[in-house]
Amino acid sequence: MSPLEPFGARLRRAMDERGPLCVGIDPHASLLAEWGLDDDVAGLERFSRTVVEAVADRVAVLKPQSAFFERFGSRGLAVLEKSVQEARAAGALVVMDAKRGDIGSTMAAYAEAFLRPGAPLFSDALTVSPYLGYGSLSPAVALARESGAGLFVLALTSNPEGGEVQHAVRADGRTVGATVLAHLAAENAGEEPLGSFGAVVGATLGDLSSYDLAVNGPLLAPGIGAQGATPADLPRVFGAAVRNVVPNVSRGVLRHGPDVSALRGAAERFAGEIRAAVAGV
Ligand SMILES: O=C(O)c1cc(=O)[nH]c(=O)n1[C@@H]1O[C@H](COP(=O)(O)O)[C@@H](O)[C@H]1O
Repeated sequence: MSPLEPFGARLRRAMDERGPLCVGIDPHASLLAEWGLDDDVAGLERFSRTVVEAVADRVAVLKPQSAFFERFGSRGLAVLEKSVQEARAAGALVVMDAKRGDIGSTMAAYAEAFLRPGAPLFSDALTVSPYLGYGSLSPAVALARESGAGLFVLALTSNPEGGEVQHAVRADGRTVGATVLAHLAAENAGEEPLGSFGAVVGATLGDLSSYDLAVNGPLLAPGIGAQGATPADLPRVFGAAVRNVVPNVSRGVLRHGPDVSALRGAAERFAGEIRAAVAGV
């Protein structure tokens, strides 16, 4: 299979054409109930299909959260495979949110599962954890480069517990989070129009001016909506790097289902607020 154009270039184009919003596919049991669906594989499939139908032809990125599919075992994974394929066919880039992180040949196997074109769960990008050491991700970096896929590496996560690891100061005086960002900047050096190796940086984190977010790669920013951040926070949190931010909203959109036009309306409202917030920065 011929390699895809690099993820960063494909993402930049999608963000320019469709706006930067990423809608999460997070089929929480509580949302299935709110949508009048059973907490079973049929409910999962209906939920996921509906989100894809509503927004995959108009937002830049869809981000299925693997855990909600894994909960149903092999049949849940079959739904996930189909959702990824349908979302990509409708023109969205798919970021698989599986937050994988392991060492050596095991990390290589995770990379094969998600980043090898033709694999059943092949996705445009994968979320990964660098907390076994950034270098442990090298098999995934190598395969992503070969395939034209990307990674989103957890740098400064949106949850309050993340700080005890990510803000910890190393012997060289840098924080752990800043070190992850520096690795990504090195990975993306010289890439145009945008590197393929992104950071996850929560939109909930307030002033991040002490961090160098200029990694020449995308910044996936979860936390808008249910976790309390708003599109208006983006310029304050990200400063000049806001141009490379991919804001993720999951429950903030999904709670408007199951009606397709209500889901679309919610996504369009967030997209409009994001556009207004970042204009002129
Ligand atoms: O990697 C992620 O996507 C992620 C990182 C992070 O720091 N915080 C975070 O909330 N997420 C994911 O982003 C989504 C947020 O969902 P909502 O809070 O419903 O918008 C979930 O799928 C989380 O797993």
